[in-house]
Order: sequence, then structure tokens, then C-alpha cells
Amino acid sequence: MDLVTVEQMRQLDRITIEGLSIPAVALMENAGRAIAEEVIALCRSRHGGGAGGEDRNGGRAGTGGGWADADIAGRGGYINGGPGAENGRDAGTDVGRGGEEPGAGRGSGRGVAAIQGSGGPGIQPPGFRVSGDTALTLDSAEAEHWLILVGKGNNGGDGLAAARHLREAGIAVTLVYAAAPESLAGEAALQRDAAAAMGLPAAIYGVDRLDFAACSGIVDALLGTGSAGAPRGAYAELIAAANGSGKPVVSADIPSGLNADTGELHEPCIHAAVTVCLAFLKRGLVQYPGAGAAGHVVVRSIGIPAALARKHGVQACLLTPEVLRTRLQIDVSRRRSPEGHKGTYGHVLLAGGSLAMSGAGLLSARAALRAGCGLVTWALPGGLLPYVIGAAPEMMLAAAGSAEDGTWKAGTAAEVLRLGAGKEVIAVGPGLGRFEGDTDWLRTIWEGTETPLVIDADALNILADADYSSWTRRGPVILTPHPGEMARLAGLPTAEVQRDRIGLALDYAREHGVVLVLKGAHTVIATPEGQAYVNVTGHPGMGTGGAGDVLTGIISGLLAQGLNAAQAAAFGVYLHGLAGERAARLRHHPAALIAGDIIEAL
Ligand SMILES: NC(=O)C1=CN([C@@H]2O[C@H](COP(=O)(O)OP(=O)(O)OC[C@H]3O[C@@H](n4cnc5c(N)ncnc54)[C@H](OP(=O)(O)O)[C@@H]3O)[C@@H](O)[C@H]2O)[C@@H](O)CC1
Ligand SMILES: [K+]
Repeated sequence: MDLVTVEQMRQLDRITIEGLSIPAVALMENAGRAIAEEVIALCRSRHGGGAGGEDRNGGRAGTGGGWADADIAGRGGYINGGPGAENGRDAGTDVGRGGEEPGAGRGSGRGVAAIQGSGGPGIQPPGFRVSGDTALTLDSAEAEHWLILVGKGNNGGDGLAAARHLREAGIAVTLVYAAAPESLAGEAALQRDAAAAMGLPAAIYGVDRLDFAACSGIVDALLGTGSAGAPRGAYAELIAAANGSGKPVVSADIPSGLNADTGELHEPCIHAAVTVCLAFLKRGLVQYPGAGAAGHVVVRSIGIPAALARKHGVQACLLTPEVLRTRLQIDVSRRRSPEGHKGTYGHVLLAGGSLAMSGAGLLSARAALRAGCGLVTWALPGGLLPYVIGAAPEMMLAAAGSAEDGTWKAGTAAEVLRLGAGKEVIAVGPGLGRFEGDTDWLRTIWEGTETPLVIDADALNILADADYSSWTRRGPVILTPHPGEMARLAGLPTAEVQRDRIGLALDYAREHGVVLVLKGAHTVIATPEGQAYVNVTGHPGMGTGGAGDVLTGIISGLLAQGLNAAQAAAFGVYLHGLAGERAARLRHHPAALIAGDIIEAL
């Protein structure tokens, strides 16, 4: 699933309309229909089923209590069996629906039943089947009354098209114009006229009285990708009223008030139960806090060919099983050769661990083994060695220097290089600590080997303090910073790092020629070639000491098995999140999870 910026979305719109001659109003019609279908799906879930007795969306929207704030339809496969499933969210039911198969199969059987019921089985010609447009029907339509908040741009036009479809489904709607209806132009004006011709009731904000308390739901079609800055005037007041109403809000394209590129929330910003994202997933919908304001995000196709995105340079996508298999060309089944032996699956050298943080090294080493590499050697200060013997009998230990105090010393770099010779990966950092001469120590390793490096924890802080852009490097590097470490690396405040994680990760990876794993909610993996992947496995319970060390171990273990740096980083992050979900299920609550559980769930 591609992730676009507003600028890219505009370009793809233009190419579709001008290059393919698909009329803009046709796209808007499709958008309106998609929004209406999602409103109806939400109504069905609230009424406990509905058309055809089928409730594919049971409990998914605005039900609260889910472990993950954002839930993106179509992320696919076994990820959806995650923690949210236990809270009544749809586990796996939306797979492939977003964009690719809009409405497919929803309510199936209703039309058939109606025809058969009217004639009786004896009269029905054998084999004759007919079904209606069940996606746009609702058994309990009379119980619904939706307010459609209409802005004066094309987002408003989408809302007007949706309103017509909802009315057709028997749902009462009232249009609420944020600006004078005469101010609408182009396709949005056509939709305004069609709605008026159908006799849809309309109110103008500031002129007519509105009763948010009396409605059953709200469509937010105030501002889309054309919005700039914080919502003003009537827009701001309508957003505040919608949020304050306690009614479920279905947003058209993006929640109004969201920065669609960065995920920043302006004041005010809609808090949606469902966001019906049109054509392509906008970056701001997967980046926090925007991901939290968007609710359940459903990406719906509106007639813009999906292939246009990559053809025209879209360089970010969601990390789904399909992306892992196809774009990243990873064998996600992790098949092992029947003739394989421990030498087949690679050897990781881990340099890390110190007196106060020996556990970090241990977690990394064990995670690398569980990720499937053949061998792990853990290099650590000699004084610590007697204390960790037997902690994980599967790994080998090597003393890097003879320091009795259990801390690293600058003179051990040559020993690390010697131990790293012939290994597939050198992972540096978990539990390392800082020590005198650590800059030269890391530089010696950085420049002294072509073996892929995974750099984490204090090794990142060493990099941040050095001007490492002048260091020469002849092999792949993966950096795995959390936002604080990233801030130090980039010389920015942490808030600035979090403001646009995808944008920053892309820039940094390209500029420094590294694979960057920017950890945190929805970890971003960016490559030096300018591709970004956003991971959505995992949950907030994984914010626990040692979880990052486990990730470093998993990525290293995958690298050792022959994956390239981008593959290992992306697959490692994905598996780490998945294992975290599984571990939380086993523990019955995410808060109970500790880092070692993630290793055991791999
Ligand atoms: N193009 C296509 O083919 C398709 C587009 N589609 C849909 O169109 C959406 C993009 O539409 P868009 O470009 O018309 O912009 P949109 O977000 O509706 O708002 C712009 C209006 O809002 C106003 N305004 C701006 N900022 C403001 C603020 N802070 N506070 C208050 N007002 C503000 C601004 O007015 P101005 O300030 O310029 O007077 C302007 O009139 C997109 O998200 C998708 O839903 C789909 O139908 C598929 C086909
Ligand atoms: K909107």
C-alpha cells in the first residue's frame, strides 16, 4: 500500500484526469460512494449486523479499548490476528479490502433471498439468481440521521456525493455547509446542484440552527488535501462541535485539521471513528498523532490506477506481507534447506554488554539465535565473562580485552575486528556504555571491515558525537535509533524528529548512505536508495526496556542468513512487532510484556 504526500496525490490526480481523460467528477462520484459504503458498514456494526445478516465490520469503529490506536484496513494477513482482535476489532476481515476490492461480498445473499422469498421455491426458475447493490442498503436505515459537514473544496464535493448515496439507502441526511453554497466551484458545485435537485435538506453554518445532539453520525467532508494551516472560522467551529457531540465521525480522505503529510494535528482537528482515505494512503494517516485521530483507516479505490504511484516516484509504502514478498523479495516463510547446517545460516558477532547493562547483550544474542542464524558469538569485557557463562548456552562467548571492571576499553577495537573476521554481521551497541576513546574505537570498526554493521544504543550516541560523515565505509550499515537517539544523530529536538518521521528518515538515510530504522510507534525503515517502509505491527506494550536490543538481535540474525540490509531491517521490524503481539496475547495484556517474551514468541 503506497503512502503519498499531498503533492504526489495532486500529481497523480492530474495524470489521471488529464493524461487518462478520466473526468474529475467520476473520481468524486467513486469517492462519494466509497464514503457512503463505509458509513453504512459502520451503521451495520452498530446495529449488530444488518443486510444479509453479515457484519464484517463488527466492533471495528470507535469501539475503543483496542490496543493499537490506528487500524489500517488491508495491512493484511496474519498481522490482523493481533491484540486488537481480542477487543472486538475485526481480525483479518478487512484483508485486501482497502482499495482493491471495495465492498466485495458485503451483505451477500440479501438480494437473492428477496427474489426467492417473493416467488417461493416452486416458482423460482432453477439456477436463476439475481442480487441487488447490497453495499448501499441498510435494514435499520430509519434509525439513522447523518449530518454531512461540507467544505467548499472538492472534499466537500465528496461529502455531497456520499450524501446522495446515503439518502438512496434510506438514511436521513442533512447537509451542513461551512460556507455559502454559492462559493462552491467546479465538480463540488455540480454535486451541490445534484443534492439540491434530489431535495436533500441543507443548512448553512451561522445562518441555520443545527442540532448535533439529534443526529446519529457525522460525515466530515470539510477539509481534505487542499487545506492549509489550522482550520479557520466556521470550519474550526464545526470541527469542535463534531468532536464535542460524541457521535461517530466518518472523515472523507483525512480528518479535517490534520496535516496530511506529517500527521501533525492542527487545533482543532476531527477525531474520527473511520477515515475513508481516497485512492492512496496519505503519509499523515500513519504518522502519530495523526494515526490516532484517524481511527480505523480504510483506503478505497476511486479509479486512479494504483500502478501510477510507483511509476511516478512514490517512495514510501506500508510494510505488509505482500510488500515483504514482492517489493522486498523476501521468503517470508523462512524455508530452510534440507541440507542446511549451522554454517549455512550465518554467524553474528555481537559487541556489547557492560557491567550495568549485560542483559542488553544477552537479549540481543538470544534474539539473533531465535531469528534463525546459525551461530552467535558475544564479545564482551573479559571481567564480565564468568558471570554470563551459561546464561544462554547456545551462544559462544569471547573476551574483548581483560578489563576486570566490566567496562569496554578503547584498545579492544582490533580484537572486535579480529573476532568479526569471517562473520556475516557485526552488531555493535546493546549495553555497550560510553568509555574513553570510544569515538576512535567505533571508527576503527566502521572503517576496518566490509562486514555489514548493525549499530544500536550507545554506539549511536558515539556516532552522534562524532562527525562520522568523514569516516569511510565499504559495507552496509543499519542504524536503529529510537527518537531520542535520532534527535542526537540529526542534531534536532526530539519533537522535530517526531514531527515527520517518514520525511526525516528518508532524508537521513539518503544523505548518510545507511539503512535507517527509526523506532517508535509505526517504525520507519528508510534505505539509502530513497525508499521508506512504515511498519504497523506491534503495540505500545513493547515500550519496555530491552525491546530495542531484541530488535537489533533479530535484524542481525536475519542479515547473517543472507538477507540484504534493507530486507533484514524491514523483515526484522515486522517480525519483532508480530512477536510482540503474540507475546502480549500469551500474557493476556500488553502492559505485562517484557523484552524476553518477544524473543520467546518469535
Ligand atoms: N482533485 C481530484 O480530482 C479529487 C479530489 N478529491 C477530494 O478533494 C480533496 C482536495 O480538494 P481541494 O483541493 O479542493 O481542497 P479541500 O481540501 O477540499 O479544501 C480546500 C478549500 O478549503 C479552504 N481552506 C483551506 N484551508 C483552510 C483552512 N485552514 N480553514 C478553512 N478553510 C480552508 C480553501 O478555501 P480558501 O481558503 O482557498 O478560500 C479551499 O476552498 C481531497 O482531499 C479529496 O477529498 C476526490 O474527490 C478525488 C478526486
Ligand atoms: K475531511
